[in-house]
Amino acid sequence: MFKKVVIAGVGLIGGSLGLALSKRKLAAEVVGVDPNRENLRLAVQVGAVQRTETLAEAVPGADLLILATPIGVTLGVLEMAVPYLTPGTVITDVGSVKGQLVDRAEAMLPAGVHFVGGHPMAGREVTGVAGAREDLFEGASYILTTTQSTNAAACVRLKRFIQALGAHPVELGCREHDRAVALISHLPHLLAATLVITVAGEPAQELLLKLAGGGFRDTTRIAAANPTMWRDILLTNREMVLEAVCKFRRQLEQIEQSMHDFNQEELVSSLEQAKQVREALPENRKHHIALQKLYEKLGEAEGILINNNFR
Ligand SMILES: NC(=O)C1=CN([C@@H]2O[C@H](COP(=O)(O)OP(=O)(O)OC[C@H]3O[C@@H](n4cnc5c(N)ncnc54)[C@H](O)[C@@H]3O)[C@@H](O)[C@H]2O)C=CC1
Ligand SMILES: O=C(O)C(=O)Cc1ccc(O)cc1
Repeated sequence: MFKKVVIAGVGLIGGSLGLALSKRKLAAEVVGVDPNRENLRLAVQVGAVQRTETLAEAVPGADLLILATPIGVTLGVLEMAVPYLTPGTVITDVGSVKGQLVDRAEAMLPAGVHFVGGHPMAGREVTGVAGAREDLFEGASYILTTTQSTNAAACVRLKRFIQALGAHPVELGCREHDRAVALISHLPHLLAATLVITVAGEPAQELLLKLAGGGFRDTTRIAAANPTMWRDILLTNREMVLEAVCKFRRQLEQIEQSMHDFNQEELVSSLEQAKQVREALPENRKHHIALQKLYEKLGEAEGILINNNFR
């Protein structure tokens, strides 16, 4: 699919993309760029990249440049890459918030080089290439943030790449993206952290955590993720996240009121609505991929895939 892929930032996401590229034979060579020498050494050792270079050495002639850096440095890295870019390179990022990034990236590129923002909706609560997984993106949605200037051919190449990772490409505008992830990713992270802090504030914290079963674990897993990454995400998407927090607070107040009023009907109605929506979530997306393959084999793919919203 690609001759040369350069990954700037070979951490959890960059490393997982590198492993997937290598294991699925999607690139003849994958080159890693990262200021963290230990990360680079490990990245080569686990096979996430074949070799490491400086940005200036790696960028010329790349088919694909993936910026998998912390969101605060992504534009700076791209700016440093600009003098070395050659026509034909497609650039994408993996950042959790887009904001002005895509417009600014598009504005700084030379002719023949195209940027399409990307965001895999998959991750882990660990940091660094040590946690990288080749199958991390399997079954996940992978957002491409398109603008009026998005190059159609670059977008098609990235969609094919995403499909080859076993993920589902979804096109969204940048603002649409930031609003959506505020609700389904950033708000849940804030709530998981708040839930843990609420319990940690109790005098019997140790006992409470010992007693905590699956419910507490399931709802708080993501609270163990990298705090500085999440600080950057929450503050970069501040406006949308604060809107989501406001919505959540109103919803919580409504449930609180039903309890104050001993309003059984209203309480059940809220819980019933939540149950129905939660049950409609695909439980195991890998299971859906297996089903998709089966349907394809049966030659019934079109109808069933459309009915199941795989498109
Ligand atoms: N962790 C997760 O679950 C997910 C993270 N993301 C996004 O992926 C991006 C990376 O996150 P992770 O892989 O989790 O972080 P990470 O900390 O595991 O990896 C980031 C890597 O970037 C490197 N780096 C820092 N400055 C650099 C520079 N100037 N040039 C090149 N490399 C540099 C670091 O040394 C590190 O190896 C973030 O923008 C985040 O928003 C997206 C989806 C999921
Ligand atoms: O750990 C998980 O399950 C996640 O969902 C992680 C995650 C973190 C940040 C993103 O922008 C997307 C996904």
